[in-house]
Amino acid sequence: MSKIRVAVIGAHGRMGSEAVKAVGAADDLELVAALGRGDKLETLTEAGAQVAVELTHPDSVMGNLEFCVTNGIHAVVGTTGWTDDRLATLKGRLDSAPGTGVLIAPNFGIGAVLTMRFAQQAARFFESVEVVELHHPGKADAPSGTAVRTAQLIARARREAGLGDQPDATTTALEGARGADVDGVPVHAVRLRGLVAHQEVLFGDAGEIFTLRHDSMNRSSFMPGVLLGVRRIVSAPGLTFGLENFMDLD
Ligand SMILES: NC(=O)C1=CN([C@@H]2O[C@H](COP(=O)(O)OP(=O)(O)OC[C@H]3O[C@@H](n4cnc5c(N)ncnc54)[C@H](OP(=O)(O)O)[C@@H]3O)[C@@H](O)[C@H]2O)C=CC1
Ligand SMILES: O=C(O)C1=N[C@H](C(=O)O)C[C@H](O)C1
Repeated sequence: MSKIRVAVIGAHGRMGSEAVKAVGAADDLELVAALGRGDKLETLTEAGAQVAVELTHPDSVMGNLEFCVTNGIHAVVGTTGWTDDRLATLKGRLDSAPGTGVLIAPNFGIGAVLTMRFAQQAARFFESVEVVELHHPGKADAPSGTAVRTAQLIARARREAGLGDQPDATTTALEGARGADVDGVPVHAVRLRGLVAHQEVLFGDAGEIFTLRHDSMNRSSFMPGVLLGVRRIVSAPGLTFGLENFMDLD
């Protein structure tokens, strides 16, 4: 069987350099291009890339995806900073490029995806919930894409269960003390030297606390998810949001 021809955009970064190694080591994939900042996107078409792994920066990702979609190159995207507007723009582009697929994965870590799923399941059983994400200080954005997605999934589950706002008697506070409000769920971002990528979801009710925690100890932990995305996106046209869609969880 022929190998899938893969390019990495953001190849010299923390994630991109791991992805270059992981793709290079996979028997069924061939690394055909590794682009850093300033490299021409035309390299992707010249190299015959079928899938681009996009691991750059929220300011760069839309331009890179525009090129990929225009040229029928599937994309597996780890870059964060997704808003409803950005997603709508991308969906619109994909509508006019039938056959091309884009996976956006807020987190490629298998345990992180499971944390989101379990948080969604737990949400309706607890009155209170808060999300704490903890990352290395070189991270460009806050809160993390994973934390935003986790909070959105929790908020949706609470709404579907008919739960109202969670109790919070705070009347005065220093701005920011209660974190960011994502769909009614407080999200707190810690940046600390020594950390990689971590998240806790704290649920509380009368007399009990339920905590979900996930730790990525290094960036190779994300690579099985990246490779899964590459293998599956070639037969998944349109926009897929979340690696769970390729994990056969149900
Ligand atoms: N989904 C997931 O599981 C994960 C997602 N991420 C996300 O991935 C993204 C990258 O993270 P990380 O690797 O830590 O960041 P880094 O800053 O280490 O790497 C990003 C790299 O992309 C380069 N770059 C920026 N713009 C372009 C461009 N237009 N073309 C080519 N290269 C470009 C940067 O170059 P320069 O240094 O010159 O700016 C840098 O080398 C972030 O959004 C992060 O949140 C991270 C970990 C896991
Ligand atoms: O920048 C990072 O490091 C990470 N970014 C992603 C996010 O914002 O959720 C995934 C993971 O948390 C690591």
